[in-house]
Amino acid sequence: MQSAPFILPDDDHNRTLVDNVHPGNWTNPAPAERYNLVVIGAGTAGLVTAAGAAGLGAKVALIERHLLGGDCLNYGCVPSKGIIRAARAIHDVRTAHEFGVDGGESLPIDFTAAMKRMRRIRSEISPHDSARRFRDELGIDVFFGAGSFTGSDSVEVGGKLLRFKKAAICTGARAAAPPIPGIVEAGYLTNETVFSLTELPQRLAVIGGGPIGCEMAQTFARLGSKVTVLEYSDHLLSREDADAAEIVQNALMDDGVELCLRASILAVARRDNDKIITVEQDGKGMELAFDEILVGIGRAPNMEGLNLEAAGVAYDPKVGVTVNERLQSTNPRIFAAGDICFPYKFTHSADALARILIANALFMGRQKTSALTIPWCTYTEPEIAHVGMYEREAREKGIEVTTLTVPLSEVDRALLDGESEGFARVHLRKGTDRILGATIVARHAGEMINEMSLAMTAGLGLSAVGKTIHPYPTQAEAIKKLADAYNRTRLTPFVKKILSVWLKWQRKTQ
Ligand SMILES: Cc1cc2nc3c(=O)[nH]c(=O)nc-3n(C[C@H](O)[C@H](O)[C@H](O)COP(=O)(O)OP(=O)(O)OC[C@H]3O[C@@H](n4cnc5c(N)ncnc54)[C@H](O)[C@@H]3O)c2cc1C
Ligand SMILES: NC(=O)c1ccc[n+]([C@@H]2O[C@H](COP(=O)([O-])OP(=O)(O)OC[C@H]3O[C@@H](n4cnc5c(N)ncnc54)[C@H](O)[C@@H]3O)[C@@H](O)[C@H]2O)c1
Repeated sequence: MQSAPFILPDDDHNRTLVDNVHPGNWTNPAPAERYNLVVIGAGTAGLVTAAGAAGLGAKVALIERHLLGGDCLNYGCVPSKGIIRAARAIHDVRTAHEFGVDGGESLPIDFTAAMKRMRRIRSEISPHDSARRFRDELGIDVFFGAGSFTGSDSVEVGGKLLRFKKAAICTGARAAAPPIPGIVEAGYLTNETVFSLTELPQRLAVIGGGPIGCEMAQTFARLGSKVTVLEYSDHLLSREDADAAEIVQNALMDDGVELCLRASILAVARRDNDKIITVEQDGKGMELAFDEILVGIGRAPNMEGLNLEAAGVAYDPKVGVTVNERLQSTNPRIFAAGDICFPYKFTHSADALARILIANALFMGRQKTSALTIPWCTYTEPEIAHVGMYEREAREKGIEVTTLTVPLSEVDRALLDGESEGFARVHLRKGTDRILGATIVARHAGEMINEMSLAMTAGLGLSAVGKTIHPYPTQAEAIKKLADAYNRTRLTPFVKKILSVWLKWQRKTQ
């Protein structure tokens, strides 16, 4: 029997969570003689792989060293979106005077209550990922402990040897350690510790202006922290469409977030209760004092202890397990899915890869990751959602594009909602209605992008979107307006002239 880990704060909600995703009284089962599939790591990729394979009749073992649910449930999507919601509520109250509600600006914020709500909902979601559900409802052998390969067809966990026909490495990734002198000694938060806070840091430094940095910087600023983002590129969300990133950057500044761009962090030191960051910006050095530092500078693959050499699985220490398009590693019996092997590190891509893995590993499938259309969304306010190619990518590939943009200020519902800062943008293969990519910046861009993803996945052109009736007034009309804009591009002077001639003739006929 194993002792359960605990998540701080050690309250009822976190105890319920842990009781589901790593129960203290758990006894690992006696291993089967041989498994169709041994899955190492029980985040989204591992859980979906294990559940899907077992549902199709496979004998499956699932190994997890910490908490079932992985980053998404415990330290990622779920807790972050929980507190983003609280921050949004506060922002709405603070800005409600525009709608005739006075006094919201001075209402107090209860950070402790906001965090507790997040912990409650996380614990309520956790039964879905529970060890008992996977064992009792899905018939999976769940082993707690670190999995380690002992050969090309066997894994060891907690002193037990598991033999397999196929294995899936789904061990995910964790916050990359910042190569900054003194930061370890001074102490810093990552996504594994920030959601355990029970007191609001008055001054918060966020190192890294990617999705984690931006979502958390805006959230903590709205919750009442004085936030500074230190980012070494010259703007936030540098992978996104530059116009989209600029809108979000301005929104963060409106929320009071200070930006230190082109920042080269030289050192961190502790001085009394302060954490001092020494930073150089445009050749000028300065010292900034904070109560806490949150780091979100990318991810590092979880490979330590897996003993991949023993299994003949090649890897790159920075990138993760090496797989081909069919998710097969250099050992044909061993596959991988999720953050451990894929550049698009999202819960929904981990889920999609798990489905490919099951088909290819167990049923001789030939599915390829390159066939996937993967959207994503950063849940700032406004949100940035994207699918397919960016314009620069298309041009780099030598594809000629037509880019169409509809600002939300031209969409009635966005104006009525007071949410007109944003746009819908589509990139078409020049001379056609074929959608190469799309970016949406809107309060609910993550919901709106699905229409574009569906069109791309189903091979529908923008004209099909244009023929689809969108309810009025909705913000998704921005997408319909993109199609209208495309139709207007087809109205060349020649076509227009023919139509005019026809209509003129019509006026003369009975
Ligand atoms: C703050 C934050 C917010 C995020 N928000 C979103 C979002 O809104 N939307 C979205 O789509 N994505 C989001 N993500 C990304 C998403 O969480 C990940 O892409 C997803 O969790 C990847 O799933 P995975 O199964 O590959 O890996 P993980 O979730 O990391 O799971 C891997 C599991 O393997 C276990 N493990 C590792 N090594 C071993 C071993 N040797 N033996 C046994 N077990 C092992 C780990 O303990 C872990 O439980 C967010 C991430 C973070 C950090
Ligand atoms: N909404 C979502 O889907 C969501 C939310 C959060 C995280 N995620 C996933 O988690 C991944 C990791 O997110 P992330 O934000 O940690 O990584 P990231 O790689 O996306 O962004 C990191 C940022 O940190 C900057 N940076 C790196 N080193 C730095 C340094 N020393 N000083 C200053 N700046 C530095 C980079 O320029 C970059 O802008 C994302 O790529 C995404 O896949 C997704």
